[in-house]
Amino acid sequence: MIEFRSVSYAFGDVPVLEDLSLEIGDGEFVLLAGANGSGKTTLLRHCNGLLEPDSGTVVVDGTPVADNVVAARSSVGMVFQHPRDQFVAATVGADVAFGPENLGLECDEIDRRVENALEAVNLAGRKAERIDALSGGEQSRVAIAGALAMEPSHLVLDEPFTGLDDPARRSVLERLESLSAAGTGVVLATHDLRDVFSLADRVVAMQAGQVVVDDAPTRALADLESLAIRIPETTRERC
Ligand SMILES: Nc1ncnc2c1ncn2[C@@H]1O[C@H](COP(=O)(O)OP(=O)(O)OP(=O)(O)O)[C@@H](O)[C@H]1O
Repeated sequence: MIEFRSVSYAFGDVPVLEDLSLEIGDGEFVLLAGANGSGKTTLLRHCNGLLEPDSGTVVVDGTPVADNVVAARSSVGMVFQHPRDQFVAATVGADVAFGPENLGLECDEIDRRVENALEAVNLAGRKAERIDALSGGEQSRVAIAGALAMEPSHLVLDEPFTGLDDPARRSVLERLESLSAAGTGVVLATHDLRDVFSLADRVVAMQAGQVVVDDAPTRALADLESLAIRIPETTRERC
């Protein structure tokens, strides 16, 4: 479980998170919505100690992140919107294998994880390709594969679909859905609610650094509209 306990955070003297409390259970699929600047990225960066609260505590699987950042980083896989700076190896396969290798896993297990993760992002068979020769969308998919290959207990994704084509987006969503069904907590921040809305167990919406909606997707619809968060028509029909 990831718990935010009365977390406040300011950039300089600009408050961004204000006394925010939130719990994300194991296996829950949470859609994190909110207007630009509402604090989503800032919230997510607290999940593995990239940012530390000014007050309050973030707790991952029972341990405050501040007490054991290394444990939080192995429990919470993070995918950011612009992955270009996150790559540590030259080729697709080496980069995706890097995390599992650092866990000290057997070679067979590393290979299994790399194959699975690349398949989930529609990059099966492309291990040998150089990352710097890939398109932006393909690089995003490598970054997602890297997080999947760690098989963390929680996955936190911040606008991961930027630049992904529809088949790749669908494939990643399907993998997230099955991981969540198998017990991985998924927190997905996105403005593109297509399909995600109907997959999520819960919708959390932020406004000015606070959680203003926290409900099942069907019940959250009216509140989201009052925040001018646009729900695609096809999604509304399914709900
Ligand atoms: N490094 C920073 N330095 C100063 N202010 C920042 C910094 N990062 C974010 N902010 C400010 O914090 C507020 C929240 O930003 P944040 O990126 O968390 O919002 P968001 O909900 O993720 O937005 P978006 O939907 O545009 O990605 C914004 O007002 C932003 O300008």
